[in-house]
Amino acid sequence: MMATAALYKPTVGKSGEFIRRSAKFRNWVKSWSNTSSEEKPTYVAEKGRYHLFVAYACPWACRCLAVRNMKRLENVISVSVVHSCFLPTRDPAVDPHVGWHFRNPTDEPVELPNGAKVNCDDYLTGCPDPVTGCVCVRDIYEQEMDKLNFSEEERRGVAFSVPILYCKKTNHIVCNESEDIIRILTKEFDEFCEDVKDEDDERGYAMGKNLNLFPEVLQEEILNVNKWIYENINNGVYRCGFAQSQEAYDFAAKNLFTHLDRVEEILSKQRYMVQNKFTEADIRLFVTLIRFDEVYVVHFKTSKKCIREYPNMLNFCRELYSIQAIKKSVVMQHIRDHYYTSHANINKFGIRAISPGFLDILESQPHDRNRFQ
Ligand SMILES: N[C@@H](CCC(=O)N[C@@H](CS)C(=O)NCC(=O)O)C(=O)O
Repeated sequence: MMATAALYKPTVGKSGEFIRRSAKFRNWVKSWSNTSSEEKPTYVAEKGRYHLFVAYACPWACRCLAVRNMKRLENVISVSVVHSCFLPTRDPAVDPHVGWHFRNPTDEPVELPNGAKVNCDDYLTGCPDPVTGCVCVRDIYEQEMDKLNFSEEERRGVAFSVPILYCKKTNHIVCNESEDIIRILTKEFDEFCEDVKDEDDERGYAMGKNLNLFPEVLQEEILNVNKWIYENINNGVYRCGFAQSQEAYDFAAKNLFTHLDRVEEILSKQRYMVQNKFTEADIRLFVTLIRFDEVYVVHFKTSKKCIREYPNMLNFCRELYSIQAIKKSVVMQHIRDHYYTSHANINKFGIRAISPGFLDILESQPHDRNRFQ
């Protein structure tokens, strides 16, 4: 086993509470049709110009993938997929950072500093990354910060996170905030959405340019739902898992389950999180629920209840997972491998807990959400 000082280190506040660092690159891509004649946007929507860097493990990246697939932008926005595990990005004796790396599908299994081994597979898009030539995501950020002459101070605040929306024409990071990326994909690429029909369309789901995940009339309600779902559920599970004091954990866990009960109540009365209309709020909730029973319950100690014990959330997951465009964004092997092996701060030996087979549970029977219109 390799001796190393490299370790995932979440940012925590004074009371031991987990703090997610805010995204530093927040440029927008604009469609010509949404641009007035005086505007000269730096980034204009074009087919083949933009690229996403994602990890299938990461809920924030997967919400972008789900939207890209539903909007039929698979041939418009290309993707690089990283290996599921965090590895040292520099010589651990000098710099202890661990983060996302690129690998080839046929590479030997990755061996982590703690001895855990994790396979490479066909989801991986190669190393060095064909778009940037980088071997790890950190290098994409370092290149960008060099180009923009970031000061030492500015560099310190930057998390080397996925997703990243990248411009292949200018070789710049456009945006590393998934909240913005899903709206960009929803709103600005309609003229490029492919007009392909598949099982999802046949079953009555709007796809491609017919799908508006952030309709104007519902925006206020969507933003309101997003806010409490983010604080208490999406980020809430991390606040449980990375808490460094009993008080911080207790607070996060209590809030998490109060708000899961609130979701269950809403979904007992309507099909989706905002009325009976499928919106971005549903995708944002789904990416956390799908990871919950397989990972968060054990790894993040969100152990009061599983999603499979809540009939409405379970069937909500069944429905979303039955949509092929969303299903393609779920790779459970990457999810399980990532969380259990990448956070040696909370799971020293990288032991992957036995799976409850959540995806099989989802597919074992049809959803009952048609009871709402
Ligand atoms: N604000 C970001 C958060 C993304 C994020 O935290 N991604 C995690 C993976 S789940 C990451 O890449 N973390 C690497 C790190 O912080 O070093 C978004 O929603 O796009």
